[in-house]
Amino acid sequence: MEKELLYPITNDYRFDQSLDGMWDFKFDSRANGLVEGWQNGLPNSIKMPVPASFNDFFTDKDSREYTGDFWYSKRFFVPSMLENRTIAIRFGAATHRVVVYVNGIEIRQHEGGFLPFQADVTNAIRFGEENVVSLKLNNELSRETLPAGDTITLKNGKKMVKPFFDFYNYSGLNRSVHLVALPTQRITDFTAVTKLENGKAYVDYTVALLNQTDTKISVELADDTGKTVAKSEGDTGTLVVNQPVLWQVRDAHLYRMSIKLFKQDQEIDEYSDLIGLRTIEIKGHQILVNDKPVYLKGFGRHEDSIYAGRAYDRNVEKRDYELMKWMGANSFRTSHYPYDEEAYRFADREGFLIIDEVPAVGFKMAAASFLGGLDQSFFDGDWIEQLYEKHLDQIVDLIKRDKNHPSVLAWSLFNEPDTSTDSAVPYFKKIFNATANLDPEKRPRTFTLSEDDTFETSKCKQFPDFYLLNRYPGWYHKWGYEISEGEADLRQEMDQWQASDIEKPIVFSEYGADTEPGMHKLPSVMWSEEYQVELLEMFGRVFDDYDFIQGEQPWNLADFQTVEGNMRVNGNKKGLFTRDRQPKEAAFGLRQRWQNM
Ligand SMILES: CCCN1C[C@@H](O)[C@H](O)[C@@H](C(=O)O)C1
Repeated sequence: MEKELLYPITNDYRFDQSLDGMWDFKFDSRANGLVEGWQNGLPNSIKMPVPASFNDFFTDKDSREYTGDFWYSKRFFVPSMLENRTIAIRFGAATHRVVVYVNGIEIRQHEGGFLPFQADVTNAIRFGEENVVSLKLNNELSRETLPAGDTITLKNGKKMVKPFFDFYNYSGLNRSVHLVALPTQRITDFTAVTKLENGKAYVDYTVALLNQTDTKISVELADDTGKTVAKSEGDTGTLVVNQPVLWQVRDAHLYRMSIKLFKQDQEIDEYSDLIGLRTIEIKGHQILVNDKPVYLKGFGRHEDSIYAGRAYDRNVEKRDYELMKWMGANSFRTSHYPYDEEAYRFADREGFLIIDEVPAVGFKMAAASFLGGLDQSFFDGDWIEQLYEKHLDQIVDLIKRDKNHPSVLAWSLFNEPDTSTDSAVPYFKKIFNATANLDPEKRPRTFTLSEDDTFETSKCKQFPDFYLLNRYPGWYHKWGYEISEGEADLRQEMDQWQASDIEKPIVFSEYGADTEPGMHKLPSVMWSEEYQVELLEMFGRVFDDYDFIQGEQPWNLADFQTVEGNMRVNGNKKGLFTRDRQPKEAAFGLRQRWQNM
């Protein structure tokens, strides 16, 4: 659980320098880098881009599939003028775990490959000189890690991951690295929660400090013209905005919240960030934003692109937003892990709603080594206690990092866990109880229900504030000419939800068909573009017949890389767009449906 996750900024008190670029890189297959002194720098290393996954740069299989310890290292200069400040290195993510060394001294460790963490290196660096940061990463999977999987050792001695999930185990420094200098007495966090009443916005705020002695706080809110519209003092308070311009879905308006810290009337720190004035509520079968019902049109996505793998690439993000806007979308789920902070800033600006998901994926033995299947309930495993600690830790950090984004609609605490057995219930009870008050705004919490976790079979329907359903009739069962049976089964389940006393919205968070771009067949067959069109049309017909269905997010926005398998043709092809972001035929049909909604 990280203490400080504020996004790095530069101002008169704070300094932020990117350490992105080419780093030294070296595999440590014998895990003896530490013994050989790699914490002081890497001998006979190669150069590796940061941010990037290392996998797809290589031309040999052993390197691409490498599993185990591997190191990054970089020399960096710290100017003397930064003395008397806290010096830290902030990592956007390191996948999946890391030990941080500076000038040979171990600074800290971090577990969890999709959230930021900060290493305070003040006592290890040398001012006015070159320093060296060395990182020992590890990308193995296990049943007590997020995401879940196994790691095996082949007869040739090579390690190999067996993911319990359907995305490639891209590894490395997948997000940006920052060298930051911070005041020793400083702002470490803030919260801002909006209420709307009688045409005014009331922003209840809190400010957290490191070392509060003799300090005072002032807070201002400025509109997008820079005009101050509200002021307050103190570490908690309410900013009152007359005639607020609200943050609306696909019509975003942002305000800049500026916090100033004073000591004996002298300003010693300042932090500012953009917020949106809006409210979110689940009411009956509806999702309300600013008291108005919203129907979610969007996608399951992946952070995935050619060359850089899972690395955040703002060029890809820009193209994805242009595609989603072209489609008439208004939302997406960060399947199946927290995305880069920049992706949420895009959504804040564009007025998109995000279902923010932790990497609690693979908590289902039937998905073990992706459809290989192991026959037991995941929640009966002896790994559950350790898993719970890491799971809670990552929910805490996810909410701490993303709580002030107007784009965040809800928290998805699991993807497709096995909820068909009683042993799931105590685990869910612990997670939902422990996370009930983490979000100051108390946004809805949910998880995705897999095909096996239906209205009849799931033992955990009592927990979520609304439902995310992943359903694959027409693909994983009742496929091809039998799709009419698939539609009938789907309608039968929807009738059960409808006949129940459950008063919560349902969003379809996954449905789709693998589609080879350019494959055409009349009449359609599976894998043809025509079949993807027909399958999505079938789902659209069902959605239109049940008013408690309040969202549709087909799987996936774009094709993406997976492990090899006899059900994958160089990755998952359920994208409405290809991996290089060009449309398949189904994109045009779905665009027309959404334009007319
Ligand atoms: C069957 C598991 C549910 N869903 C998970 C997602 O990660 C996969 O990519 C998707 C698929 O198989 O296309 C299925």
